[in-house]
Amino acid sequence: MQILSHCPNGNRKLETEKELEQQRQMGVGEGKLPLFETRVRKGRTLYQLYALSVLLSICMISAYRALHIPADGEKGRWAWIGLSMAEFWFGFYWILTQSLRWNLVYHHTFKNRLSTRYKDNLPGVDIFVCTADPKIEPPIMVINTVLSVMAYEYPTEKLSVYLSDDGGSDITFYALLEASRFAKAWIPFCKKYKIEPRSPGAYFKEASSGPDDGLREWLDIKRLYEEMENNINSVANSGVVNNDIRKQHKGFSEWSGMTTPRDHQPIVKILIDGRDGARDFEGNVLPTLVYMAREKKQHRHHNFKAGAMNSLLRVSSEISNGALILNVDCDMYSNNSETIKDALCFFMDEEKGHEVAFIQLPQHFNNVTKNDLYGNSILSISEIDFHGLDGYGGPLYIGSGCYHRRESLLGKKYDQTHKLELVARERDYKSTSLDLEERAKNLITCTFEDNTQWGNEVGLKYGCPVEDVITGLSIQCNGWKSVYFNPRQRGFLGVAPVTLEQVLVQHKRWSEGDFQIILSKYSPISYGRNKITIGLQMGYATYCLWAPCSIPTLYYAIIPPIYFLHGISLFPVASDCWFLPFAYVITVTSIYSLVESLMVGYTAKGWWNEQRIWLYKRLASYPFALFDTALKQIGIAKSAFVITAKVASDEVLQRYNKEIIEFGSASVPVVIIATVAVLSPVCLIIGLWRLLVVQGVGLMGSMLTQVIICGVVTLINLPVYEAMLVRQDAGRIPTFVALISLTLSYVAYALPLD
Ligand SMILES: O=c1ccn([C@@H]2O[C@H](COP(=O)(O)OP(=O)(O)O[C@H]3O[C@H](CO)[C@@H](O)[C@H](O)[C@H]3O)[C@@H](O)[C@H]2O)c(=O)[nH]1
Ligand SMILES: [Mn+2]
Repeated sequence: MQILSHCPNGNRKLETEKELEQQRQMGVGEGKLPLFETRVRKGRTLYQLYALSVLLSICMISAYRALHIPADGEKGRWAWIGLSMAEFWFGFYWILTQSLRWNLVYHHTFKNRLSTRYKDNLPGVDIFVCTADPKIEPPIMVINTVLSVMAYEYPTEKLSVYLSDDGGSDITFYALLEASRFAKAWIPFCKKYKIEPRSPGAYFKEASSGPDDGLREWLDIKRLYEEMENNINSVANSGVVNNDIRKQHKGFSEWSGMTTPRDHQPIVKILIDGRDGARDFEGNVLPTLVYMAREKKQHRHHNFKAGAMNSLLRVSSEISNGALILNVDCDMYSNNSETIKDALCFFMDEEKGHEVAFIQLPQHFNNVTKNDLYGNSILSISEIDFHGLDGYGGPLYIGSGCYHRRESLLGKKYDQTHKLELVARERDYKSTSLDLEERAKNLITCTFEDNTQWGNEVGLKYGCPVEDVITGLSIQCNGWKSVYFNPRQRGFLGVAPVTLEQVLVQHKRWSEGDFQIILSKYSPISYGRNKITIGLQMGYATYCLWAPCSIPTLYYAIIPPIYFLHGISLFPVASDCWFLPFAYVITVTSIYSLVESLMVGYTAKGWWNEQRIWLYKRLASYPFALFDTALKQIGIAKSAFVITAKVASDEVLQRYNKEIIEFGSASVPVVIIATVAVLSPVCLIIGLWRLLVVQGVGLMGSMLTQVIICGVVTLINLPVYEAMLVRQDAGRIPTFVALISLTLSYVAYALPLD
C-alpha cells in the first residue's frame, strides 16, 4: 500500500510506509504531524486493465446490435431493438459504477496525537437519536442505543444526548428515565473495565462472564440491567404507564391530556443536566440527557426524520450547542467507544480539517445471517463503493452513523478564507433547566418553521424520502468535503430487516428517494456541475439510477426466455466471433463480482444470495419506486416514510436464522417475483424440447445465450419453487399466487410476438 499523506507544507506527496514510520518514530515536528493519513489502494493498474477490457466488449456488443438489426418484417425485430436499449443502459450504468472502483482510498487516524495536542480542549458533541414508534422500535432497544452513546470515551461534561420521539410516547419517556438512572452505574463501569460494546443489551448478550478483577461488580450491574429491562418491557407490553410510575417524574404530566401521539404539544425534558453537576456513582459528571417530542397536529405534515433532525438541531442549540453532531437511528448502537475521537482527528487536523463537513461511518448490522440471506450487509457498498467515493471528494451522508459540523449541516457555505475551527463553546450557565426547556419548546412548534428557510436552505432538506443523501449532496455542493471512515472495530451496529417484504419496502424508499434527487433541483448532474467532481457526480448517479435499472432488468429476465420458447434467437451464434464479447462480459464480470465479494467477507453462498436479492429488488421494488415517483411528479402522491420494522415474531426469526426466505404474503411484489421465476423454467423446458425434437440440435448454438439466461434465472429462483411447492410454513408462497403466476406466464407465452 502506498501512503498519500498530506504534509504540513500543503503538498500532498507520496511516501512509502517505511519513511513515514521513521518520521513518526523520530517524532519529527510532533504537534504539526497530521492527525490522519490517507492511503490509496494498490493494484489499480490491474483493475483498470480489467475495466478497459470490459468497456471494449460493451462497445462491441453495441456495435453488434447496431449492425445486425433484423430487417423490417423479420421475426424478433422489436425484441432486438429493446434488447439493444437494455444493453445500452447496462453498459452506460456500468461505466457510471466505475467511479466507485477507480480510486479507492482508506484513512487511518492518530488519536494519540489528538490527545497530546489538544488535551481536554475539545469541542462539545451533541448526539441525536431518532425514534418514531414504540411498537416498531421497542423502547428497550432505543435506550440501549442511548446508553451506548452516553458511554463514549469522551469528557462527559462535553457530551449531550438527545432522544427525539416522533412516537410521542410516555413509554419511551419512561424507558429513558430508567436509562438515566442506570447510566449512573453503567458509564463508570464501562470506563473502568474498558468494555465494548457499550450497549448493555448487546454487551450482556455477548459476554458470558465479567472481567476477572470485577466479577462482583459485573454481576451487580448485570442484575441492574435485567431489572431495568424487565421493567421497561413489562410497561411496553402492557401499553400503559401506571400511576405509581407517573409519580416518579413530573415529566409524565405532559401526557395527562394527550389523546393521540399525532396531536400533542411540544415536549422537552432535560433528564440529566450536565451543567448542574449531576454525577454517576463514582462521582464523575454525567452527560446531559434530553427527551424531545416536537409538536404534532393532525393535519400538519411533519417531514419525518428530516423534521425531527431539524427540531433536534434547534433544541440542542439552546441547551448545549455542541460544535459537533452525531446522528444515529434508534436501532444503531455504538459498537466502538472511540469514534468521536476518530472523527475529531479529521475535523481538527490543522491542514485539511477545516474543509470537512461530515464523517460518515459504515452501517453494519448485528443480525445478518452467515450467508446474508437478504444481502443486508451491503458490504460491496461499505467496503468498496464508499472508499471509491471518498477518492472523489467524499461519501454520501446516509443517515445513521454520521458526524457533522453543526454549521455545515445548518447550511453554511465553505469559505476558504475563513477557517471554521471546532472549539468548545460557552454553555448557558445562568438559565435553569426549566428556562431552557421552555425556550426549547418554542423552537419545535408546528408553526416555528413557517416562512423560514428550514428544510430548504437551512438544516436537513424536506420532501425527499432520503433526506440524508440529498442533504449531504447539498453540503458537498456548498464546497465542503466529507470523509468515509471505516474502522476495524465497527463503529455502529443496527437491525437489518428480516423478511423479503421489509427488504423490498426499505429499498423502495431508498431507490425512490435517490431517483427523486436526480429529478430535483439538487440533481448531482445539473446542480452538482462544477461544484463537485465528475467522479462524485457519477457516483451519486449510480445510486440515483437504481430505480430506472428495473426496466431493462425486467426486460432481460422476460423477453429472451419467451423468444427462446418460440425458437427465435436474439443473440449471436456461439461459433460467431460476435459471441465473444457477450461471453466475455458475462463471465468476467461475474467472476470479478464473486472474487470481490469473497474479498470483502462474503461466503460464496452469500454472493449468490446477493445476486438473487439484487434481481428481486430490480424486479419487485424499484418498479414501484419509479411508479410512485411518476405519481409524485404529476402531483397525485405525497412522500411517505415507511419505518423499517425492528422486531419480528419468533417463528419468522427462526426461519430467518435458518436462512429460509420469508415470502409470506400475496403482495404484488411476490406475484412479480413468482411470475418471472415460473416463466424461465417453463420456457427452458418447452424451448429445449422444441430445439431438440422439432428444430434440430444444430440450432443449439444460436440459442446458447438464451438457454444460459433461462438457466441462471431458474437456478437463482430455486427457493421460489421450494416456497411454492414444498414448504408448508407461513413464509411460503400462497398457492393462489403460484396459480396467478402460472396464468401470467401463460399469457406471456400466448401474446403475439413481433
Ligand atoms: O417520521 C419519522 C420516521 C422515521 N424516523 C426515524 O428515522 C430513522 C430511520 O428509519 P428506519 O425506518 O430505520 O429507516 P432505514 O431505512 O433503516 O434508515 C436509513 O435510511 C433513512 C433514509 O431513508 C435514513 O434516515 C436513516 O438514517 C438510514 O439509516 C429511525 O430511527 C426512525 O425512528 C423518525 O424519527 N421520524
Ligand atoms: Mn433502520
